[in-house]
Amino acid sequence: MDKIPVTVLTGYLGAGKTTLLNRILTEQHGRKYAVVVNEFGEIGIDGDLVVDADEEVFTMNNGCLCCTVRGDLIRIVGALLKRAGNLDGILIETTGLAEPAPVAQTFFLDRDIAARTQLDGVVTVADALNLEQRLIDAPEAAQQVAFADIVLLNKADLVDADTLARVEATIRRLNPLARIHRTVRSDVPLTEVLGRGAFDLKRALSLEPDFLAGGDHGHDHGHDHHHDHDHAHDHDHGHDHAPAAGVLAHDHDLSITSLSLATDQPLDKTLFESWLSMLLMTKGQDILRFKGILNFAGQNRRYVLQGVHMISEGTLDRPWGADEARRSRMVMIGRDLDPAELKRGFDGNIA
Ligand SMILES: Nc1nc2c(ncn2[C@@H]2O[C@H](COP(=O)(O)OP(=O)(O)OP(=O)(O)O)[C@@H](O)[C@H]2O)c(=O)[nH]1
Repeated sequence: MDKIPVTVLTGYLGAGKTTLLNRILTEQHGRKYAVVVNEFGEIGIDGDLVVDADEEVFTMNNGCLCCTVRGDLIRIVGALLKRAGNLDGILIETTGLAEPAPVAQTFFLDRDIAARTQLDGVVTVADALNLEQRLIDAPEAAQQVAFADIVLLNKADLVDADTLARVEATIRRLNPLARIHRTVRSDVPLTEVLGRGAFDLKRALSLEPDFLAGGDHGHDHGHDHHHDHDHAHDHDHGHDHAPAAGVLAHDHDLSITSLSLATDQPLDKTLFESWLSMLLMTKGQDILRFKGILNFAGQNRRYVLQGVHMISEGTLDRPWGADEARRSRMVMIGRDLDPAELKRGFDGNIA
């Protein structure tokens, strides 16, 4: 039996991982990929933002980082392999705050999984506009670049040629061997990222001498996290107006937290947009990432909002389903976010 190739897709928050994944899921390549998406924040928004394709999307709703990811991952990949019939590959999008090594390790350390799969490559998407700053304030960003077999130097449209060359040189210093592709909206021939047999165990061992040793991976705080097969609609952390906040990572003195906001009442688009632009103007440096699916008054379609720091993008999405709760949900990840103030601001936009 041929081993199923596994691609680990990593890169810091907002770099362009989902954009690449959506390309893979929509391009007519005639292959069947299983996709494992790591959840963003507490309410399941990522599963909702990955386009519907024939492929199944497994959403892992994990609170903390690597160990949990690995606990869930073994379960999910195990389940995929049981039903796998004719899978051409498994793609795993890690959270932007995770180090890729523990995810990659899973495919060597778990005996059943190792027998049926083969790590094809670690693909890291780097944000040309923000990578330099991330390398200063976020150690995971450097690890993601160092561990890559293939790097997409993405968002090339947002920087000038000199900056792009400088960022590329920085990536080269961190990782002399990876193939680097400059991209806009993660546009790269899929043959450059999938099925390349790019993963290099020797190099992984030189970066992480314990790579095959197992270390502390035995413990699993993942058992109480559930995953579901039909997107994330039931990841409902209840209470309409209670913003859920959780600490995701500590980096020096900066604590990165995630926060979710939700309401069942329609929002006023004009109010919302001026609140958001004021917020990004004043706090954009600290807001690493935000995503939302919004119900605007008088609008029959879902409004999808997302952004990185000061840059935000909104698009009208599909119409709300007849049976679908028209609920606005928003998740933010940032430093020192004030949940009470953000909730007040968000609720202030109710029509
Ligand atoms: N201008 C520009 N925007 C981009 C590019 N690639 C992605 N984006 C936008 O950047 C934002 C983040 O892209 P995603 O693909 O969701 O990033 P991600 O890495 O999956 O984000 P997380 O999963 O939250 O870490 C979205 O608003 C994209 O539309 C690019 O090359 N140029």
